[in-house]
Order: sequence, then structure tokens, then C-alpha cells
Amino acid sequence: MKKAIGLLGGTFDPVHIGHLRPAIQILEQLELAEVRLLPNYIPPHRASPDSAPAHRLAMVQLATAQTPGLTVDDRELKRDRPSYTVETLMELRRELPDTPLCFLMGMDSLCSLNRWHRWQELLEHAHLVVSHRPGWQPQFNPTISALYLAHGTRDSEQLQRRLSGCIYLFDNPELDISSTQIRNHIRVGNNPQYLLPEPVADYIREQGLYQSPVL
Ligand SMILES: Nc1ncnc2c1ncn2[C@@H]1O[C@H](COP(=O)(O)OP(=O)(O)OP(=O)(O)O)[C@@H](O)[C@H]1O
Ligand SMILES: O=C(O)c1ccc[n+]([C@@H]2O[C@H](COP(=O)([O-])O)[C@@H](O)[C@H]2O)c1
Repeated sequence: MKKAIGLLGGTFDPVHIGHLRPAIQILEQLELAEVRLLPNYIPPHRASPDSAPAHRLAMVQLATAQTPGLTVDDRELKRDRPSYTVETLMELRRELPDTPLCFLMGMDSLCSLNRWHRWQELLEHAHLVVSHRPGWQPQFNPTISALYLAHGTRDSEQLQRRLSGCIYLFDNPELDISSTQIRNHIRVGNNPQYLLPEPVADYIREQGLYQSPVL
């Protein structure tokens, strides 16, 4: 069996330290071969992103360029329709039949997983590795509780031994950072320094992103 890889899907509008620190910690502590950041094209369950796919991709590329082990996978941007994770995982599973796949997400995402497209199939293709996030306790609705009871593990070695099927809650320090918070800072003229990588902050300034009021 090959070494597991991590997949962090997101809207990344913009990418920030709350995405990147857990990704690096998971990469190192779970001994993953890499963590791929996958910007989505049309996020399935939220309003349209403020910035265009090309900008969100550019920011993810700038954020990861200097970080060994973090890479970018732009496959969802090449599909001109909602980015359903199950479809992405099925495609990756076909390409990487012997590689354990760990789909990374924050606790907020796990809490609403039962609203995802064909969510029952996700664990057939990948493990879920979940980061803690302020404001989101692992207090699950009955459907997610049952899912966690059946698939939850505290043994991180299972993530390398099996190709898919485990839910692992990663013990990361919580970071109170969101893309919404950063967009709001920029809109009112506050300095977003230390919430996101400098090259991403420079790019936002150069391109004039997140300046206009929310409609
Ligand atoms: N501070 C954080 N700590 C842990 N996980 C996070 C954090 N911020 C985002 N994530 C996770 O990263 C993934 C992608 O998140 P996304 O790009 O939507 O960022 P966001 O900050 O939640 O954006 P927005 O504020 O626009 O909703 C999701 O699974 C989300 O749960
Ligand atoms: O497949 C789905 O139905 C689905 C529903 C909500 C979110 N996702 C994925 O979860 C990741 C985080 O989403 P978001 O909206 O928090 O940026 C991103 O890769 C989305 O495409 C996927």
C-alpha cells in the first residue's frame, strides 16, 4: 500500500492560516505523502464566492508555493458545474487505486455532512480527517452520530493501513480565522496581516479583491 495523501477541498475565498496550519500539522503528524488543496468551482451548499475561480486558484498557488508537502489540484475548476466531493473522490480513487485518501475538513463541515450530495458514499472512497474549529463542538445530529459510531477511530495508523472508511478527529489547536472574517476586514479597511500568508495579502491588494460591499 502507498503512503496516504491528504485532500483539502475548499472555496478558499481567500485561503488563510486556519486552512494552512491544520493542513501542515496533519501532513506531519499523520505522515502523509502530501496534502493537496482542491479549490472548488461552484461550491455546492453556499452562496457564490466573491472572487473568480482564477483568483482563488492563484491565491492557493501563492499560499503553497513555499511549503514542501502542500500542493494544488485544480481538477474541480475544470468541471464546469457544482463541485460534488463524491465525484472528485471517485475520480481520485480511480487514479490512485493503492493510496489511502484522507479528505480533510473542519468540524463545521462534518456537522452538516448529511446534506452533501451522496454523502453515504464518501467513506467508500476516502477517510475523513476533521480539524477542530472554534464554535463547532463534536455534538453531532443523530445521523452524524451514527456515522461516527460506525466509522470513528482514535487510531491514526488505520489511516495508513486502510484505503478509506475511517473518521479521525485531529487534535489541532483551534484557530479563530475564516475567509468571511478576512473579507470583512478588507471591506472596512482593516489590516488582515497574520490571518493569511503575505503573498496572498499582496495579491488581494494588487487585484483589488474584496473591496466592494456585499450585495
Ligand atoms: N479556522 C479553521 N479551522 C479548521 N478548519 C477550517 C478553518 N477554516 C476553514 N476550515 C475548513 O476548511 C475547509 C474549506 O473552508 P472554506 O474555504 O469554506 O473556508 P471558510 O473560512 O470556512 O470560508 P467562509 O468564511 O467563506 O465560509 C472546510 O472544510 C472548513 O471547515
Ligand atoms: O459534495 C457536496 O455536496 C459538498 C457540500 C458542501 C461542501 N463540499 C465540499 O467541502 C469543501 C469545503 O466546502 P466549503 O463550502 O466549506 O468551502 C469543498 O471541497 C466543497 O466542495 C461538498
